Amino acid sequence: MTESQVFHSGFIAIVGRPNVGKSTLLNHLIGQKISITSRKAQTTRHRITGILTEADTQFVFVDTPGFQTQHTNALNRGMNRVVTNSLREVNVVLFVLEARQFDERDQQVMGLLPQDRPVILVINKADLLADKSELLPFIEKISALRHFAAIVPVSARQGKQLDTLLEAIRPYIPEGEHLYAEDEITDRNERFLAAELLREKVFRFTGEELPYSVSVVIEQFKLEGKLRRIHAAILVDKEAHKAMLIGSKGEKLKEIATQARLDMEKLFDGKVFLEVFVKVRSGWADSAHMLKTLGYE
Ligand SMILES: Nc1nc2c(ncn2[C@@H]2O[C@H](COP(=O)(O)OP(=O)(O)OP(=O)(O)O)[C@@H](O)[C@H]2O)c(=O)[nH]1
Repeated sequence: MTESQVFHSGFIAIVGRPNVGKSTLLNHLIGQKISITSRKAQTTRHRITGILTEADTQFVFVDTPGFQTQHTNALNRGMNRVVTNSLREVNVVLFVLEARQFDERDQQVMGLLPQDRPVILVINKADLLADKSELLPFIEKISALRHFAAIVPVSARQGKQLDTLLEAIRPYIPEGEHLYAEDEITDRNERFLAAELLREKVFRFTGEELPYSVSVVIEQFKLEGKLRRIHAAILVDKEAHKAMLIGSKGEKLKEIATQARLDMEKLFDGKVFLEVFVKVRSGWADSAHMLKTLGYE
């Protein structure tokens, strides 16, 4: 790499109703190249689900909280604001549909798409069509509903047209240093992912009641055979926030911890023993040790 080389890196959200093939798409896009490392201070609040680094471009795929259409009753105004905020940090949104399918859940997700971000329509499961020309009326129908920066039919499962999709994304990835190194997943990275998963659940289960100053610290991360033993602390500023997180009879914290643990087990593909504490911090920002633990060294 020469000094004059120009780097690009950016965040991409993949959204769509359940079962359209988002996970399959992500897995095939990043292939074996997943590489997640310690974060830098400017990192997003999103859960990073995969990173693809190709020559001078780094594609960072993120999960976007709030697009769970199965929890429609929670989609009130506050929820919509969370969604909008969460999309503020991404450069491109991939809106995934299933070929020839467009139901009210798809419509609902579509209604949450940002107007001020390029949205690429990804029509997945194209392999299910015997005749590809069947796509044309479908594309016509959907593109009449809003503007798309590009429309790309793919088969995530068969890995078809994914290069075309990356080419469609590329123009929207801004110039900038790579945010992550190109190394493999390590324990340290799993620590980071564990913290992100827990933090995501804190926000999901407390909505906007809790201020964004809440942070999560992984105090212990031990690998015992296939078991990961994790002690995490949720740091809050006030006693009132602590009570809010713990909930009546500890129910809320229990739910947060259970959901986080299930996500961790899925991601790490192994059993997780998770203990979560809520702590009221005091003067933590002055503590060099704490800053280091948070990854801001
Ligand atoms: N035929 C076909 N099936 C696909 C394709 N992509 C995904 N699928 C299947 O569709 C189903 C759902 O795929 P997922 O990747 O789990 O979908 P998702 O959108 O991540 O689902 P949620 O996690 O529920 O939001 C799985 O059975 C996949 O194998 C494709 O390109 N073609």
